[in-house]
Amino acid sequence: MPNTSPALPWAALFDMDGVLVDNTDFHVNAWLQFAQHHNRPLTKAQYVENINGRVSADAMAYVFQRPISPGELIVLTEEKEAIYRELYRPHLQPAPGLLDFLGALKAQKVKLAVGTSAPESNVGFTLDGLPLRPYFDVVVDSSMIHRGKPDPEIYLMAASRVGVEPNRCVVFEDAFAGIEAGLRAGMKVVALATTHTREELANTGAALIVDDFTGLVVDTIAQLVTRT
Ligand SMILES: O=P(O)(O)OC[C@H]1O[C@@H](O)[C@H](O)[C@@H](O)[C@@H]1O
Repeated sequence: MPNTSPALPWAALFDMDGVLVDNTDFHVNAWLQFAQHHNRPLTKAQYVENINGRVSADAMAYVFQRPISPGELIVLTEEKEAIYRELYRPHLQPAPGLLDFLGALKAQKVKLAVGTSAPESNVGFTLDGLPLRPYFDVVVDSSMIHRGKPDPEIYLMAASRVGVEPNRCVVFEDAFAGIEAGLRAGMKVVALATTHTREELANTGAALIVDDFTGLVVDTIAQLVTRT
């Protein structure tokens, strides 16, 4: 197969939850259990609109409708994420087609990074539990940034750490907040139709919408950063 990868370096930046793993339903159920335990009203629709893909500081402020102190945030975040990990652990697996796609990207020397709103504890659970970490040159998680998605900081930091200009990066995202973060970083975005339907993703500005990584060809993605 001809290698039409662009001559200049480029990078693939991956969101974690809903992208590397198809785990949205488990996060939804964990948030609903957590909110119920604290007598806070929360629906799945509110989760999808206001929490999905966002850092815990923003999610907790939404659930409790007040600012959360740094100490309280650590305790509440770990309480919620422990529920999530317990629910998802028996189902933990890479998204369909992911390992073949990451292997193909690595074979073409594409720089690879993770940019996630998740806390370090969940990053370890997922990237070391599978294990996926060896594929990635860089991992940026919520402990390393000041402003969560939809702010572009996570993806700009990932690009800077792999040493690739933002306009040579492709972001893989499932969440509205994450798609916006990638676009505001000046990157091309591939949307995964895991949390949202293709119809819901149609007007987000994503350059491509896929169901998962099955059969995804590196050159298809490389063309997104050469077509500028
Ligand atoms: O999609 P990302 O950036 O990997 O985000 C991780 C976050 O995604 C949210 O949807 C979860 O509810 C959080 O608990 C989780 O930490």
